[in-house]
Amino acid sequence: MADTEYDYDLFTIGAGSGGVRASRVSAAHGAKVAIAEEHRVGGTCVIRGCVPKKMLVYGAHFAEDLEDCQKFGWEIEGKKFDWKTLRDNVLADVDRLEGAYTETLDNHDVTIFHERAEITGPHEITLASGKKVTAKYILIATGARPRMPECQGAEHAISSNEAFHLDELPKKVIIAGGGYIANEFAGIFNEFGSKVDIVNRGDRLLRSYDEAVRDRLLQISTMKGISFRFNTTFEYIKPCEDGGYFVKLSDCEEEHADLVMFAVGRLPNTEGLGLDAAGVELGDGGEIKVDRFSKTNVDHIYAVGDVTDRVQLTPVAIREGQAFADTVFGGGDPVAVDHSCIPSAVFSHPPIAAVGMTEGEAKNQLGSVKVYLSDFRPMKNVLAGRNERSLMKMICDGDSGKIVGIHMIAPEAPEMMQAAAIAVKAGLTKADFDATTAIHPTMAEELVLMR
Ligand SMILES: Cc1cc2nc3c(=O)[nH]c(=O)nc-3n(C[C@H](O)[C@H](O)[C@H](O)COP(=O)(O)OP(=O)(O)OC[C@H]3O[C@@H](n4cnc5c(N)ncnc54)[C@H](O)[C@@H]3O)c2cc1C
Ligand SMILES: NC(=O)c1ccc[n+]([C@@H]2O[C@H](COP(=O)([O-])OP(=O)(O)OC[C@H]3O[C@@H](n4cnc5c(N)ncnc54)[C@H](O)[C@@H]3O)[C@@H](O)[C@H]2O)c1
Repeated sequence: MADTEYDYDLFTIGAGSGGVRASRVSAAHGAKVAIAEEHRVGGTCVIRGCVPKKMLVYGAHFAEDLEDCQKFGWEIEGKKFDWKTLRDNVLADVDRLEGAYTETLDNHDVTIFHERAEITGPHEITLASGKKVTAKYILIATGARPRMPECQGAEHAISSNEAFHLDELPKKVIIAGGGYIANEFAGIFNEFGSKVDIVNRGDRLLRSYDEAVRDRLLQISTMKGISFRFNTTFEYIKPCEDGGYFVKLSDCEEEHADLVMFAVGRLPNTEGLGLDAAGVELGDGGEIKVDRFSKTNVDHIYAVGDVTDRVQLTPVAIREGQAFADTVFGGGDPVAVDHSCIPSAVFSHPPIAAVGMTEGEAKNQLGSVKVYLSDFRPMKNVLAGRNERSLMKMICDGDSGKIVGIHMIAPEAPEMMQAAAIAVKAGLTKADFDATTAIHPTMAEELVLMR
């Protein structure tokens, strides 16, 4: 396809979830494509997000399984956990995945520049090495980075980026935040035996999730030994001689922690990209403003993924990347991503998963709402003597019976939710679920047995 006026048909900045998909598919459509990556091919999800995080979640969960298995007749003598073994195995798999992503791009003849890129002219990109290239279209897929709050000594805190590389596990960790990352890492550290305190500036965890499910996570996490402080801010973090820190929070005396981690949201990577000079419009939070086809206000510049701060999830970035490639190089009608009814999960201990409206949202938006609830102790927990109850909630339009939301906190909730979300997205009703025979004995059967 290559337009001889430019070096490339497409130049993508950022080889993460969105950028890699967009580049690979554009190349498959016949475009001549180059991509720049300043860190590692694969981006946040593969290198320091979803994938290594989920492996740590698996690793952490063995702590409970090894405890519970005794009630199932197993005797485990001399069990011990070695953080460095898990860490190094996870990092090795990340290396493997980086290789696989690089290979995919290579196989599609996408040129990879392993360096930072910046827009320096309407169609010009300058690489850190000084090399300049031109492209007919530019795609910004630079993702987001951890937001580090301002407090005295904030530079002593780590973010999720560093959490994957720790030399040793902290005896005590204070985690700032109350969202996805704070709850996921609280579960991980707690299962490995660290004392975990979550400190949230606001008054609730996981704001966008249904209240009943959030309350259940708080209750179970507290039972497991995680402490929570709400409406609390950091005053200072000071290093102390033992390699740890003295931490002063707004509501209490100075205390000691071995590690402080900030997980208070992520900021779009839009600085130093030449966006001002290129005339690309940003929103109040520094995110790139785009239309439903991911086009910026500049006709040949597009943006996908976290940098647009629509929904900061990998499958969304991938869909946006795919839709961009199909729109610009696919030769058919433009494709917009449907951002409604996106299922999501928090890989806490136990995990949360949800799709659609919470009960509160449904009550605000619909005339009449019917709520079905199943509050049960999973069979495995009963035998294990684990006093941990699961919760499933189905929210329906009271008039039509259409399911508008499902919310769960249960072992394997994300696995169950992926299937349930198809039904919700397809607009099925409670009657459709009722007409489906249960698979017994499972936790998922609760979905078709709710009264
Ligand atoms: C700890 C953690 C856990 C997560 N867990 C999940 C999960 O379980 N499920 C889920 O769906 N989502 C999860 N996410 C979110 C998910 O990782 C992101 O939504 C997703 O990676 C966004 O993809 P992206 O392509 O927009 O950006 P990224 O994957 O961040 O890729 C952007 C890339 O651009 C590069 N870059 C930036 N600027 C430049 C430049 N100027 N030149 C060259 N390269 C540049 C960066 O180095 C980066 O590699 C998690 C995130 C974190 C931090
Ligand atoms: N399982 C997943 O899909 C997954 C996992 C991790 C991250 N992510 C994505 O990454 C994004 C970023 O995650 P996150 O957990 O950093 O952000 P988040 O937006 O989920 O949560 C931020 C939390 O920090 C609190 N907070 C803000 N400022 C604070 C301060 N100064 N001190 C203490 N608390 C403060 C907020 O009240 C909020 O509870 C998520 O929004 C999500 O889209 C997804």
